[in-house]
Amino acid sequence: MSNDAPHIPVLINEVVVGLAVVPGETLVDGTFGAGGYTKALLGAGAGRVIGFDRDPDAIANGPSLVPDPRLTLVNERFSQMDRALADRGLLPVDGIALDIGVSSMQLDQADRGFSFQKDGPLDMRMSQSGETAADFLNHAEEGDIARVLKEYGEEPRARAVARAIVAARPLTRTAELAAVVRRALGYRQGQKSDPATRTFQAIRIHLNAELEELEQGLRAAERSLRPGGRLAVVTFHSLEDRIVKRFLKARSGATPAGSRHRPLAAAGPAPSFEQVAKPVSPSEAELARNPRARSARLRTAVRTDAPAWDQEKAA
Ligand SMILES: C[S@@+](CC[C@H](N)C(=O)[O-])C[C@H]1O[C@@H](n2cnc3c(N)ncnc32)[C@H](O)[C@@H]1O
Repeated sequence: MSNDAPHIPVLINEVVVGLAVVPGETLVDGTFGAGGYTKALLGAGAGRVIGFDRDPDAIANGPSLVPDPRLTLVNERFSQMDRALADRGLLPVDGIALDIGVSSMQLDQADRGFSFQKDGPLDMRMSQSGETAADFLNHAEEGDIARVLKEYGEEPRARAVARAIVAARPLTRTAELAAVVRRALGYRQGQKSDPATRTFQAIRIHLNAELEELEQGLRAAERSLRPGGRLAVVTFHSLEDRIVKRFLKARSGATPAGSRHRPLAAAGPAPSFEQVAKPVSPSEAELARNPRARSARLRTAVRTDAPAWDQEKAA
Protein backbone atom coordinates (compact mmCIF):
# COMPACT_ATOMS: atom_id res chain seq x y z
CA MET A 1 0.00 0.00 0.00
CA SER A 2 1.14 3.58 -0.54
CA ASN A 3 2.01 6.08 2.17
CA ASP A 4 -0.51 8.58 0.85
CA ALA A 5 -3.69 9.43 2.73
CA PRO A 6 -6.03 6.42 2.74
CA HIS A 7 -9.22 6.47 0.66
CA ILE A 8 -11.77 8.82 2.26
CA PRO A 9 -15.21 7.25 1.81
CA VAL A 10 -17.58 9.55 -0.07
CA LEU A 11 -21.20 10.24 1.03
CA ILE A 12 -20.73 7.53 3.63
CA ASN A 13 -23.39 8.71 6.11
CA GLU A 14 -25.88 9.19 3.29
CA VAL A 15 -25.19 5.65 2.01
CA VAL A 16 -25.78 4.15 5.47
CA VAL A 17 -29.03 6.12 5.81
CA GLY A 18 -30.06 5.17 2.24
CA LEU A 19 -29.49 1.48 2.94
CA ALA A 20 -31.56 1.74 6.16
CA VAL A 21 -29.56 -1.07 7.76
CA VAL A 22 -31.49 -3.30 10.14
CA PRO A 23 -29.20 -5.15 12.61
CA GLY A 24 -28.38 -8.67 11.47
CA GLU A 25 -28.97 -8.07 7.77
CA THR A 26 -26.77 -9.40 4.95
CA LEU A 27 -25.39 -6.60 2.79
CA VAL A 28 -23.17 -6.41 -0.27
CA ASP A 29 -20.41 -3.83 -0.66
CA GLY A 30 -19.83 -4.24 -4.40
CA THR A 31 -16.77 -1.99 -4.44
CA PHE A 32 -14.80 -2.82 -1.29
CA GLY A 33 -11.76 -0.59 -2.09
CA ALA A 34 -10.25 0.44 1.23
CA GLY A 35 -13.24 -0.95 3.11
CA GLY A 36 -14.72 2.42 4.12
CA TYR A 37 -18.31 1.52 3.27
CA THR A 38 -17.97 -2.00 4.67
CA LYS A 39 -16.73 -0.63 8.01
CA ALA A 40 -19.67 1.76 8.20
CA LEU A 41 -22.19 -0.97 7.32
CA LEU A 42 -20.74 -3.30 9.96
CA GLY A 43 -20.78 -0.37 12.40
CA ALA A 44 -24.49 0.11 11.63
CA GLY A 45 -25.13 -3.48 12.76
CA ALA A 46 -24.97 -5.56 9.56
CA GLY A 47 -24.89 -9.26 10.41
CA ARG A 48 -22.77 -10.01 7.40
CA VAL A 49 -21.10 -8.02 4.62
CA ILE A 50 -19.95 -9.56 1.35
CA GLY A 51 -17.24 -7.29 -0.04
CA PHE A 52 -16.54 -7.54 -3.76
CA ASP A 53 -13.61 -5.97 -5.57
CA ARG A 54 -12.15 -6.79 -8.96
CA ASP A 55 -8.74 -5.61 -7.77
CA PRO A 56 -6.78 -8.48 -6.12
CA ASP A 57 -4.79 -5.92 -4.05
CA ALA A 58 -7.96 -4.52 -2.49
CA ILE A 59 -9.04 -8.04 -1.50
CA ALA A 60 -5.57 -8.93 -0.19
CA ASN A 61 -5.47 -5.78 1.98
CA GLY A 62 -9.07 -6.27 3.13
CA PRO A 63 -8.59 -8.43 6.24
CA SER A 64 -6.08 -6.01 7.76
CA LEU A 65 -8.18 -2.97 6.87
CA VAL A 66 -11.40 -4.49 8.24
CA PRO A 67 -10.58 -7.35 10.63
CA ASP A 68 -14.13 -8.57 11.29
CA PRO A 69 -15.47 -12.14 11.18
CA ARG A 70 -18.73 -10.83 9.68
CA LEU A 71 -16.87 -9.86 6.48
CA THR A 72 -16.52 -12.18 3.46
CA LEU A 73 -14.26 -10.90 0.66
CA VAL A 74 -14.69 -11.92 -2.96
CA ASN A 75 -12.27 -11.05 -5.78
CA GLU A 76 -14.89 -10.67 -8.49
CA ARG A 77 -16.57 -8.01 -10.60
CA PHE A 78 -19.86 -6.75 -9.21
CA SER A 79 -21.55 -7.60 -12.51
CA GLN A 80 -21.10 -11.23 -11.42
CA MET A 81 -22.43 -10.74 -7.89
CA ASP A 82 -25.64 -12.75 -8.29
CA ARG A 83 -23.72 -15.80 -9.45
CA ALA A 84 -21.05 -15.41 -6.74
CA LEU A 85 -23.71 -14.96 -4.05
CA ALA A 86 -25.73 -17.93 -5.33
CA ASP A 87 -22.58 -20.11 -5.24
CA ARG A 88 -22.24 -19.26 -1.53
CA GLY A 89 -25.95 -19.77 -0.75
CA LEU A 90 -26.33 -16.08 0.08
CA LEU A 91 -29.20 -15.00 -2.20
CA PRO A 92 -31.24 -12.88 -1.80
CA VAL A 93 -29.50 -10.07 0.10
CA ASP A 94 -30.98 -7.15 2.06
CA GLY A 95 -28.96 -4.28 0.61
CA ILE A 96 -26.26 -3.44 -1.93
CA ALA A 97 -23.87 -0.47 -2.07
CA LEU A 98 -21.84 0.43 -5.16
CA ASP A 99 -19.22 3.20 -5.08
CA ILE A 100 -18.18 3.49 -8.71
CA GLY A 101 -14.70 4.38 -10.00
CA VAL A 102 -11.13 4.10 -8.75
CA SER A 103 -9.98 4.26 -5.15
CA SER A 104 -7.39 6.68 -3.82
CA MET A 105 -5.22 3.60 -3.13
CA GLN A 106 -5.24 2.80 -6.84
CA LEU A 107 -4.66 6.43 -7.90
CA ASP A 108 -1.89 6.98 -5.39
CA GLN A 109 0.13 3.92 -6.34
CA ALA A 110 2.32 5.04 -9.21
CA ASP A 111 2.95 1.49 -10.43
CA ARG A 112 -0.76 0.95 -11.14
CA GLY A 113 -0.52 3.63 -13.83
CA PHE A 114 -3.86 5.37 -13.09
CA SER A 115 -2.53 8.83 -12.31
CA PHE A 116 -1.17 11.52 -14.59
CA GLN A 117 0.38 13.14 -11.53
CA LYS A 118 2.68 10.22 -10.73
CA ASP A 119 5.01 8.57 -13.18
CA GLY A 120 4.47 4.85 -13.59
CA PRO A 121 3.95 2.18 -16.23
CA LEU A 122 0.93 2.73 -18.51
CA ASP A 123 -1.19 0.03 -16.90
CA MET A 124 -4.62 1.22 -15.52
CA ARG A 125 -6.11 -2.27 -15.14
CA MET A 126 -8.27 -2.58 -12.03
CA SER A 127 -8.34 -6.39 -12.25
CA GLN A 128 -4.60 -6.56 -13.03
CA SER A 129 -5.30 -8.76 -16.03
CA GLY A 130 -5.99 -8.22 -19.72
CA GLU A 131 -4.97 -5.35 -22.01
CA THR A 132 -2.87 -2.56 -20.47
CA ALA A 133 -3.13 1.13 -21.35
CA ALA A 134 0.22 0.77 -23.17
CA ASP A 135 -1.12 -2.18 -25.24
CA PHE A 136 -4.15 -0.12 -26.25
CA LEU A 137 -2.35 3.16 -26.98
CA ASN A 138 0.49 1.53 -28.92
CA HIS A 139 -1.68 -0.70 -31.12
CA ALA A 140 -5.14 0.83 -31.58
CA GLU A 141 -6.15 2.74 -34.70
CA GLU A 142 -6.00 6.52 -34.32
CA GLY A 143 -9.77 6.70 -34.94
CA ASP A 144 -10.48 4.22 -32.14
CA ILE A 145 -8.33 6.16 -29.69
CA ALA A 146 -10.15 9.38 -30.69
CA ARG A 147 -13.53 7.71 -30.16
CA VAL A 148 -12.55 6.52 -26.68
CA LEU A 149 -11.29 10.00 -25.72
CA LYS A 150 -14.48 11.64 -26.97
CA GLU A 151 -16.97 9.12 -25.56
CA TYR A 152 -15.43 8.42 -22.17
CA GLY A 153 -13.42 11.59 -21.53
CA GLU A 154 -15.67 14.08 -23.32
CA GLU A 155 -12.41 15.44 -24.78
CA PRO A 156 -13.41 18.18 -27.26
CA ARG A 157 -10.14 17.83 -29.21
CA ALA A 158 -10.04 14.05 -29.23
CA ARG A 159 -8.73 13.85 -32.83
CA ALA A 160 -5.75 16.09 -32.08
CA VAL A 161 -4.84 14.16 -28.93
CA ALA A 162 -5.19 10.79 -30.70
CA ARG A 163 -2.95 12.02 -33.54
CA ALA A 164 -0.31 13.18 -31.04
CA ILE A 165 -0.45 9.82 -29.22
CA VAL A 166 0.04 7.87 -32.44
CA ALA A 167 2.96 10.14 -33.45
CA ALA A 168 4.65 9.63 -30.07
CA ARG A 169 4.48 5.79 -30.07
CA PRO A 170 5.68 3.71 -28.39
CA LEU A 171 4.46 5.13 -25.08
CA THR A 172 5.35 3.26 -21.90
CA ARG A 173 5.00 5.69 -18.97
CA THR A 174 2.14 7.79 -17.57
CA ALA A 175 4.38 10.88 -17.51
CA GLU A 176 5.06 10.49 -21.24
CA LEU A 177 1.35 10.24 -22.03
CA ALA A 178 0.54 13.25 -19.83
CA ALA A 179 3.26 15.29 -21.59
CA VAL A 180 1.97 14.30 -25.05
CA VAL A 181 -1.60 15.33 -24.15
CA ARG A 182 -0.53 18.63 -22.60
CA ARG A 183 1.63 19.46 -25.62
CA ALA A 184 -1.19 18.62 -28.05
CA LEU A 185 -3.63 20.83 -26.15
CA GLY A 186 -1.27 23.71 -25.37
CA TYR A 187 -1.32 23.32 -21.59
CA ARG A 188 0.20 26.15 -19.59
CA GLN A 189 1.65 25.65 -16.12
CA GLY A 190 -0.80 26.92 -13.54
CA GLN A 191 -3.84 26.38 -15.79
CA LYS A 192 -6.84 25.52 -13.62
CA SER A 193 -7.46 21.95 -14.72
CA ASP A 194 -4.94 19.64 -16.34
CA PRO A 195 -6.20 18.49 -19.76
CA ALA A 196 -4.56 15.10 -19.19
CA THR A 197 -7.39 14.40 -16.69
CA ARG A 198 -9.88 13.73 -19.49
CA THR A 199 -7.55 11.44 -21.46
CA PHE A 200 -6.61 9.37 -18.39
CA GLN A 201 -10.26 9.03 -17.36
CA ALA A 202 -11.26 7.95 -20.86
CA ILE A 203 -8.57 5.28 -21.21
CA ARG A 204 -9.30 3.91 -17.75
CA ILE A 205 -13.05 3.68 -18.42
CA HIS A 206 -12.42 1.99 -21.77
CA LEU A 207 -9.84 -0.55 -20.56
CA ASN A 208 -11.92 -1.60 -17.57
CA ALA A 209 -15.22 -1.51 -19.52
CA GLU A 210 -16.52 0.52 -16.59
CA LEU A 211 -19.79 1.68 -18.11
CA GLU A 212 -20.71 -1.82 -19.29
CA GLU A 213 -19.82 -3.12 -15.81
CA LEU A 214 -22.13 -0.53 -14.24
CA GLU A 215 -25.01 -1.48 -16.58
CA GLN A 216 -24.51 -5.17 -15.82
CA GLY A 217 -23.92 -4.52 -12.12
CA LEU A 218 -27.29 -2.80 -11.77
CA ARG A 219 -28.97 -5.78 -13.42
CA ALA A 220 -27.07 -8.19 -11.16
CA ALA A 221 -28.18 -6.12 -8.14
CA GLU A 222 -31.79 -6.34 -9.34
CA ARG A 223 -31.47 -10.15 -9.40
CA SER A 224 -29.76 -10.26 -5.99
CA LEU A 225 -32.00 -8.12 -3.78
CA ARG A 226 -34.99 -9.43 -1.85
CA PRO A 227 -38.30 -7.55 -2.08
CA GLY A 228 -37.81 -4.52 0.18
CA GLY A 229 -34.01 -4.73 -0.27
CA ARG A 230 -32.19 -1.43 -0.83
CA LEU A 231 -29.74 -0.29 -3.49
CA ALA A 232 -27.37 2.68 -3.07
CA VAL A 233 -25.13 3.76 -5.94
CA VAL A 234 -22.52 6.53 -5.79
CA THR A 235 -21.16 7.80 -9.11
CA PHE A 236 -18.44 10.30 -9.94
CA HIS A 237 -19.32 11.73 -13.31
CA SER A 238 -22.26 12.35 -15.55
CA LEU A 239 -21.61 9.35 -17.83
CA GLU A 240 -22.02 7.02 -14.86
CA ASP A 241 -24.86 8.92 -13.23
CA ARG A 242 -26.84 8.90 -16.49
CA ILE A 243 -26.70 5.08 -16.56
CA VAL A 244 -27.98 4.77 -12.98
CA LYS A 245 -30.63 7.45 -13.52
CA ARG A 246 -31.97 5.79 -16.69
CA PHE A 247 -31.91 2.32 -15.17
CA LEU A 248 -33.85 3.36 -12.06
CA LYS A 249 -36.25 5.51 -14.05
CA ALA A 250 -37.10 2.62 -16.35
CA ARG A 251 -37.21 0.00 -13.57
CA SER A 252 -39.44 2.17 -11.38
CA GLY A 253 -41.96 2.54 -14.17
CA ALA A 254 -41.28 6.20 -14.89
CA THR A 255 -40.51 5.55 -18.61
CA PRO A 256 -41.72 4.24 -20.87
CA ALA A 257 -43.68 1.47 -19.13
CA GLY A 258 -45.57 3.97 -16.98
CA SER A 259 -46.25 6.46 -19.73
CA ARG A 260 -49.86 7.64 -19.72
CA HIS A 261 -49.74 7.65 -23.52
CA ARG A 262 -49.24 3.90 -23.67
CA PRO A 263 -52.01 1.35 -23.47
CA LEU A 264 -51.69 -0.83 -20.36
CA ALA A 265 -51.14 -4.04 -22.35
CA ALA A 266 -47.97 -2.55 -23.86
CA ALA A 267 -46.73 -1.23 -20.52
CA GLY A 268 -43.95 -3.82 -20.12
CA PRO A 269 -42.80 -5.58 -16.94
CA ALA A 270 -43.97 -4.44 -13.51
CA PRO A 271 -41.59 -1.98 -11.77
CA SER A 272 -38.78 -3.83 -10.02
CA PHE A 273 -37.59 -0.78 -8.05
CA GLU A 274 -39.17 2.13 -6.26
CA GLN A 275 -37.22 5.38 -6.02
CA VAL A 276 -37.81 6.80 -2.58
CA ALA A 277 -35.41 9.71 -2.41
CA LYS A 278 -33.96 12.40 -4.62
CA PRO A 279 -30.31 12.09 -5.72
CA VAL A 280 -27.91 13.32 -3.04
CA SER A 281 -24.71 15.38 -3.47
CA PRO A 282 -22.00 15.91 -0.85
CA SER A 283 -22.54 18.65 1.72
CA GLU A 284 -20.30 21.74 1.88
CA ALA A 285 -18.70 20.25 4.99
CA GLU A 286 -17.81 17.03 3.15
CA LEU A 287 -16.42 18.96 0.18
CA ALA A 288 -14.22 21.00 2.52
CA ARG A 289 -12.84 17.75 3.98
CA ASN A 290 -12.58 15.89 0.68
CA PRO A 291 -12.45 17.87 -2.58
CA ARG A 292 -12.31 14.54 -4.52
CA ALA A 293 -16.01 14.15 -3.64
CA ARG A 294 -16.89 17.20 -5.78
CA SER A 295 -18.83 15.41 -8.51
CA ALA A 296 -20.21 12.54 -6.43
CA ARG A 297 -23.91 11.71 -6.55
CA LEU A 298 -25.88 9.08 -4.65
CA ARG A 299 -29.05 7.44 -5.93
CA THR A 300 -31.04 4.98 -3.82
CA ALA A 301 -33.97 2.72 -4.57
CA VAL A 302 -35.95 -0.08 -2.94
CA ARG A 303 -36.56 -3.41 -4.65
CA THR A 304 -40.22 -4.28 -5.20
CA ASP A 305 -41.56 -7.84 -5.25
CA ALA A 306 -41.79 -7.88 -9.07
CA PRO A 307 -39.49 -10.30 -10.89
CA ALA A 308 -36.18 -8.95 -12.22
CA TRP A 309 -36.65 -7.69 -15.78
CA ASP A 310 -33.53 -9.35 -17.01
CA GLN A 311 -33.31 -12.85 -15.56
CA GLU A 312 -30.34 -13.76 -17.69
CA LYS A 313 -27.08 -14.22 -15.82
CA ALA A 314 -24.34 -11.76 -16.70
CA ALA A 315 -21.73 -13.24 -19.06
C1 LIG B 1 -14.27 4.29 -5.29
S1 LIG B 1 -13.48 2.81 -4.80
C2 LIG B 1 -14.46 2.25 -3.46
C3 LIG B 1 -14.03 2.78 -2.13
C4 LIG B 1 -14.79 2.21 -0.95
N1 LIG B 1 -16.21 2.54 -0.99
C5 LIG B 1 -14.20 2.69 0.34
O1 LIG B 1 -14.89 3.43 1.07
O2 LIG B 1 -13.06 2.37 0.65
C6 LIG B 1 -13.93 1.70 -6.04
C7 LIG B 1 -13.40 0.29 -5.89
O3 LIG B 1 -14.24 -0.53 -6.67
C8 LIG B 1 -13.48 -1.42 -7.41
N2 LIG B 1 -14.24 -1.68 -8.63
C9 LIG B 1 -14.45 -0.87 -9.67
N3 LIG B 1 -15.23 -1.46 -10.59
C10 LIG B 1 -15.53 -2.68 -10.08
C11 LIG B 1 -16.32 -3.77 -10.56
N4 LIG B 1 -16.94 -3.71 -11.73
N5 LIG B 1 -16.43 -4.86 -9.79
C12 LIG B 1 -15.81 -4.93 -8.57
N6 LIG B 1 -15.03 -3.95 -8.09
C13 LIG B 1 -14.91 -2.82 -8.83
C14 LIG B 1 -12.16 -0.74 -7.66
O4 LIG B 1 -11.15 -1.71 -7.85
C15 LIG B 1 -11.99 0.07 -6.38
O5 LIG B 1 -11.26 -0.65 -5.43
